[in-house]
Amino acid sequence: MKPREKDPGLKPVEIGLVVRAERNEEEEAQFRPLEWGLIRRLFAYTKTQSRKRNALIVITLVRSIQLPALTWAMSVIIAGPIAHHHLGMLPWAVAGYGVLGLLTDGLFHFRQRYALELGESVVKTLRADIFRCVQRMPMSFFNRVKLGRIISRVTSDVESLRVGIQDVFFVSIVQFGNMLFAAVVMAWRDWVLFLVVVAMAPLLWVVNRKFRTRLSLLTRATTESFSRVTATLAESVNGMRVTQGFVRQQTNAGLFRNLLADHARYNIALARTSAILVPLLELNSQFFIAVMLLLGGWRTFHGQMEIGDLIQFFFMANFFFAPIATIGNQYNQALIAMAGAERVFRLIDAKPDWEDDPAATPLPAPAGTGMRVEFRGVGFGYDPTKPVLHEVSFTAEPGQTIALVGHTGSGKSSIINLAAKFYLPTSGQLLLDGRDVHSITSHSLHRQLGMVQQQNFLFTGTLLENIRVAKPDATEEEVRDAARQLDCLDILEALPKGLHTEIGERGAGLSVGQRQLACFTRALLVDPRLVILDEATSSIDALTEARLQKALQALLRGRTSFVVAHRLSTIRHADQVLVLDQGRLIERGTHAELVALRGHYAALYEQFVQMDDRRGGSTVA
Ligand SMILES: Nc1ncnc2c1ncn2[C@@H]1O[C@H](COP(=O)(O)OP(=O)(O)OP(=O)(O)O)[C@@H](O)[C@H]1O
Repeated sequence: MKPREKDPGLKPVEIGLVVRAERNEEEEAQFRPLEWGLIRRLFAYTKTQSRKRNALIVITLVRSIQLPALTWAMSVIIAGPIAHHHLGMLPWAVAGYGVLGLLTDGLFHFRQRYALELGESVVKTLRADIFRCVQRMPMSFFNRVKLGRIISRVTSDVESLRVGIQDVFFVSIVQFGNMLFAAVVMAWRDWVLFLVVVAMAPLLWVVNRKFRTRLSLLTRATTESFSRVTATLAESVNGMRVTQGFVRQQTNAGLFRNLLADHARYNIALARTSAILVPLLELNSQFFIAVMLLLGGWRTFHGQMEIGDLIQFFFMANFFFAPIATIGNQYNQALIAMAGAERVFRLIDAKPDWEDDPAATPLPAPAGTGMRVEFRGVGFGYDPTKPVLHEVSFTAEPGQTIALVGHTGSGKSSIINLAAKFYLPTSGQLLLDGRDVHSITSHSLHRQLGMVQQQNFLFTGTLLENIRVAKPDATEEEVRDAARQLDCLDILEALPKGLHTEIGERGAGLSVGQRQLACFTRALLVDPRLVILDEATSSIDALTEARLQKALQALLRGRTSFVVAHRLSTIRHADQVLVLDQGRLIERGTHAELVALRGHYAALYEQFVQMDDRRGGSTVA
């Protein structure tokens, strides 16, 4: 790779980021040798279409000899009835040729159609399999695997498999058939000249392979550099507020220019390589024709070959040489498909870091009761060698609200991640309603869980559809009822089309407060026994704030709840406040008890109050 053009607006660290991103992508092998196991597994995906697949194989075999047979028939007509002036024979011969042509093209239609349908069916199943596999992964998987990787499995890798299924196998059969037919006719007509042709073939193969490999590498680099351009564009538009707020326009424009320059460089290299290969292949065949003209002419002059045979020989030679380039290309595609298949199947076969214990049973959900949650000396690390929680012990009695307080990175989210069984403790014991978390099925627990995150995630769709995500079979009246219980129905109905208002990407079109209330309603709809809430830090106007607090109290009433609290009013209402510092539980009690203790929390509280006074609000973090 040539050294990157440096843009004056780009800091070294940013150039580094781009280069690192490229390296990561380049780590993925583009080619992989043909592997019988992978091929067999891939073809197993055509099982549901086995009749079509078998018909396709038969059609392909027939077609593989039809094309050279047509050309051979043409050369026979020229060398026979035409050369020997058999006028009576000519119309019959041409009619036969026409019927063969009709059959050939009729079969071509089915060969194309069936191959595309077969490829599409495999691609559809593979994509659905990948999605299913990704969905069953625990959260640790998503920390480790980049979104871009998952997307490229579903897009470019599966596409390379489509080419493998619908083209490589069938095109290669046709091409081999052409070669074989041509070889038989050529050897039959003049075996000496045929041996010369066979001796020239490897040269064509080597030239072709060398350039095809380079072309494939460049094509991939071009596609990847373009996806970097589109990804950066999308991110820049999404983050425009930050860009303008921090006056980063010039820096970002520089970064973008660099990505464009990269993409242009790969495109030009691709065009140059292609511009060498195509003329070179053409030159090769002209060179071969020259050699054959010379030798064929020599043999004809010396009476070792008929002129009619020489004509047939030339027609057939084309069917012998053309497949060499095509098969070379298909071979390349096959190696790319192998690399794609290996990655796709690796993802499909990936074992989750952990799964529910086979002996796990559902957690009963007695109506109208909160869940009892007990942490007994719990230790945890996202990476087991780097613990982020140490010996955490506390009990949340049914119906209690637990406020989690602490500096950033102190472990608040980690505690709620464990309580929701998104991760498992590394040591100690976590009990839900007195049962070890390992013995409970994740599904049954999640059904009893109402989650409201700080960055509330809303899907594109109507507000009603978004609220129903929690309970797809809920009627509109049930949704209204939930909103009514939170005393926020009027706010949601005041939207342009009420509950049927379309929500843009990530909840665009709703204010922060409206988004929160929609998420509270979504959580309440499942009548959860355990509520997990990461309170929003963004400040909202006092009136909405009051409505939110009221809705929150209604949501938490009678349920056990964990709140990563950022608002003083929430902490004051909590039954227990847990103060965390560097993954350790350092203080515990009610707000009043902790203030009286004059310890860590009291100091934090002093800061909150001062901040609150300055802000005139009740936000604490
Ligand atoms: N997905 C993750 N993978 C690896 N480490 C993580 C992950 N999430 C958090 N951590 C680390 O775990 C520690 C505790 O993080 P946690 O998110 O629990 O803190 P927090 O108190 O919720 O912080 P904040 O208030 O900023 O959200 C931090 O050191 C953090 O860097």
